[in-house]
Amino acid sequence: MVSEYNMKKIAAEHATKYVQAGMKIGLGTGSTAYYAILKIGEMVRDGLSIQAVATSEASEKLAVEQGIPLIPLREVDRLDLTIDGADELDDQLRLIKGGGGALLREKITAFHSERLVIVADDTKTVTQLGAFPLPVEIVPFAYEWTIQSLTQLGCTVQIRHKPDKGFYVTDNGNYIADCKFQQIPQPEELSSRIGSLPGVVEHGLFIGMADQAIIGCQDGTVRILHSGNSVAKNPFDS
Ligand SMILES: O=C(CO)[C@H](O)[C@H](O)COP(=O)(O)O
Repeated sequence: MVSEYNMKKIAAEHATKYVQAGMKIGLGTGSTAYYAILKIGEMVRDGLSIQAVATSEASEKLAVEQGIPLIPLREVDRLDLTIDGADELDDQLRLIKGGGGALLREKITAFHSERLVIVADDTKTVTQLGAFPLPVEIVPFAYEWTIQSLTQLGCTVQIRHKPDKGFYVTDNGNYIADCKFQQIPQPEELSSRIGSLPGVVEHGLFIGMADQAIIGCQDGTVRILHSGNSVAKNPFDS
């Protein structure tokens, strides 16, 4: 039995096998993506030539520390591969993301990537999304009204706070409303309803974006989920 952190590490390091010379890579955010960034840093120091874009200021700082060459967005047309974490995922690779507050940059980066590979430990896989509160990035202006609109969708909303009590502010200067639905039986419908609310910048439902998920399991192996529902049992299957 391996620890949750080792499950994350195993999954993240497996995903770095898809990184090839010359690629432009999106670097995700969070404690699982962290291990992918460390491994990519090691690969770069061993001579691999890649360029990267980070999905948060935290991941950018880590990438710089690791010696990973970062490219300005204006110089990138499309990314070859993004490796990122998730807070929940179902067997159709529908995701809840944003636990780390980086969902807006993560979604933009995923949208402009040829391939999005999700890395997660097995505790993140669910049969139905919703136990994890859905993070929604909202603008500070009239945020109380936006919270009211979100509440009308059937959830309880908590505005995210920093440990020292003030509001948590994203890298984009916005707030995060964590929306507890308990169950999200129709993520597609909820996605378009939340997306149409004024004051909402972006939400953490990622639907039809992930191509693959690498799941780190308790027995130290990985399980690979592909979009379209097929599951590769062989831990070394790509
Ligand atoms: O969406 C995210 C950050 O906005 C993260 O990918 C997500 O919260 C998972 O984080 P972790 O790997 O630490 O469990």
